[in-house]
Amino acid sequence: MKILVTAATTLEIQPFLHFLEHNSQRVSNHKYRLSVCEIDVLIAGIGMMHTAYSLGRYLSLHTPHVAIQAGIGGTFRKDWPLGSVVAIEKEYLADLGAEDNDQFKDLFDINLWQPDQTPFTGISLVNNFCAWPLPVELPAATGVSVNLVSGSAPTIARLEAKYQPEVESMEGAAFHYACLEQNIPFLQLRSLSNYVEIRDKSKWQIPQAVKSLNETLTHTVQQLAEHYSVAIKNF
Ligand SMILES: O=C(O)c1cccc(C(=O)CC[C@H]2O[C@@H](n3cnc4c(=O)[nH]cnc43)[C@H](O)[C@@H]2O)c1
Repeated sequence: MKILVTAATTLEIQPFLHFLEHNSQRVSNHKYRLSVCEIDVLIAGIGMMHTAYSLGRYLSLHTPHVAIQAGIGGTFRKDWPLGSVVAIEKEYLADLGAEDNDQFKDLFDINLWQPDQTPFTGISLVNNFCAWPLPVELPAATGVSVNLVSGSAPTIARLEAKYQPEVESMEGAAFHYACLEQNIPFLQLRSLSNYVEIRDKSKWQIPQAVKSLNETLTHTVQQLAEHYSVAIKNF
């Protein structure tokens, strides 16, 4: 069984790579065997352009049974503790569109895209987790993907009013789009490294977010390996 694990940067999944180095067989660069699973690791780069290109190139050559994107992200929810990990249920492309004086209009608003066009559900890229082989026990969250990390009150207010987001990243939508188009069951794990607020990098808690992200990622991959191993034995 083939599992793809992708992240924007090596830093975000370094502890998971350490786990693989010590608990699985290394098949080649970025490819590991854990029980009955072959795990490919793809460091796709920061942002939607890099993610789309890397994933598109990878998926033109490989068809994983499941794909996981693991990364840190900002949260709009001040009541959610930093370091907690969520599964993103739906993604909006939140800064692709046109400015109309002081208004932002996305590509649906200006009729360049149509709601429900493949692979959108309405205007978002939805993961209903239906094809995911295991129960998803994490809180589900709504994500926005942006090219510009939000750091001003007007931008944050605009995003909240338009999309009611809980988490912001720079890659999630590209991952959802590629997996939906290729019909690959997927899971986007985001660990909350910062609140989406007027920029103050000193408040970001990246080490704590990376730690919890990797605990969840490692646990998820171990569960998948166990699940597939039992399924194959019973086949
Ligand atoms: O500006 C800096 O000095 C700086 C240094 C390191 C990292 C950054 C980032 O903005 C990280 C972008 C990276 O992490 C994800 N991420 C984390 N928090 C957010 C957020 O609030 N909004 C959007 N993306 C976020 C993102 O997916 C990137 O992969 C800056």
